[in-house]
Amino acid sequence: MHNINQISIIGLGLIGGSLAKTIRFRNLPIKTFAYDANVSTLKQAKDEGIIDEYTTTLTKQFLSSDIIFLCAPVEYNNELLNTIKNDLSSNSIITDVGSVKQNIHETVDKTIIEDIFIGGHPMAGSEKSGYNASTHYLLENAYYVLTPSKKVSQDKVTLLNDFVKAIGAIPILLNYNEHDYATAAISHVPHIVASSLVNLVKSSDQNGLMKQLAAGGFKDITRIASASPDLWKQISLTNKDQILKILTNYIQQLNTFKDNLMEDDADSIFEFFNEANDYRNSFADPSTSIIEKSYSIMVDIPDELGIIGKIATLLSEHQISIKNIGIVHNREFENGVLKIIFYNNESQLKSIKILKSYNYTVYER
Ligand SMILES: NC(=O)c1ccc[n+]([C@@H]2O[C@H](COP(=O)([O-])OP(=O)(O)OC[C@H]3O[C@@H](n4cnc5c(N)ncnc54)[C@H](O)[C@@H]3O)[C@@H](O)[C@H]2O)c1
Ligand SMILES: O=C(O)C(=O)C[C@]1(C(=O)O)C=C[C@@H](O)C=C1
Repeated sequence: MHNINQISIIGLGLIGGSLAKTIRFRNLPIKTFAYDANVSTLKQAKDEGIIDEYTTTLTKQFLSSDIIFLCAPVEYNNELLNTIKNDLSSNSIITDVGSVKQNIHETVDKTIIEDIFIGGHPMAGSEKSGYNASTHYLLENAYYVLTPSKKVSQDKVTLLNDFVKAIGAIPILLNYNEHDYATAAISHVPHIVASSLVNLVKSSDQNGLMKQLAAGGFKDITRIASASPDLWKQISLTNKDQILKILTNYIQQLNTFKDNLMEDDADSIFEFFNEANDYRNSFADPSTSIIEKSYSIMVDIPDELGIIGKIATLLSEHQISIKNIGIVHNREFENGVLKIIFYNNESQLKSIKILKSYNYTVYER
């Protein structure tokens, strides 16, 4: 990419690793350097050809890259920034991928790095952590928030904006307070709610029956309760003020529902669900939004060792690239099916034909 020859990633976990894998997968002509507290992760990424070089100390050369990405949990990013801020060059851009922006902007404000700092936050992720959970498609089509410091030049903002586009994400410029309030509502409080539901069931489940019966609804709404406790402790504490506003509002809503239920107020209860139904259904429809439609199929698979590999090999022999593949268990498919996501409609249709010709049962999605 024009003007970006080298980047440095500090923290090669889920997000840092996905950034590096995306650069490789898209063949961007950029050298990727990485630093992580975990040296075996660095060695693995180098052996896999995902990064060009790694370092176990934050050297001047490592810190002279065109863009330096802080990709550790939010409080560590802050500490790391304090450690390196005097060694950064005015030619670089320093950015982060943290879920909260106020804390890091406060560290940056009124220091020399205000001229080179642009906050960042890709709106994509997973309940899994670490380099092994990272993928080359995690950031694809995701909104990627940028929160430039007041003093950073327009050229630098344009450069980072272009980089975000080059990795297949969608840049969106925001002020950091706006960002923190919005993410408190759509990400941070939902993580608190998911974990509180799981803790609620744990403390109410006398004989393990609830755990046994838990089906799609409970599993859908609580997937994110499996996320890293250390990361979410740090996010909660650094975005305390915004989370408290949203949480207070949420508790009021629950109390209103409780009152309506106690009073058998059927109209209000209906309206509660109806309003949520309407608003939830108005969220981006994958077929009309700029977020690309996902081309997926479901395949009934026999319970045999190596079946996923067998199907993946069959498709790759026909030059079909798979975006994602995994087993799905739900009530619709009692025995579990293989869900395969493709990059385009052509691959989806071609796969259906091939798999059917090998007598697999295929459901289009
Ligand atoms: N998990 C998500 O869904 C998600 C989504 C968007 C943004 N984020 C943000 O991205 C950042 C990273 O999250 P993640 O999910 O990739 O975490 P992660 O745990 O998967 O990765 C963090 C990496 O940083 C390394 N690390 C931690 N402290 C370090 C230090 N002091 N020095 C060097 N390396 C260190 C760890 O060894 C690990 O490899 C966080 O700030 C988070 O808020 C996370
Ligand atoms: O999909 C998930 O598992 C996520 O939790 C991703 C998610 C979120 O949507 O809350 C988590 C944290 C981020 O900072 C951004 C995205």
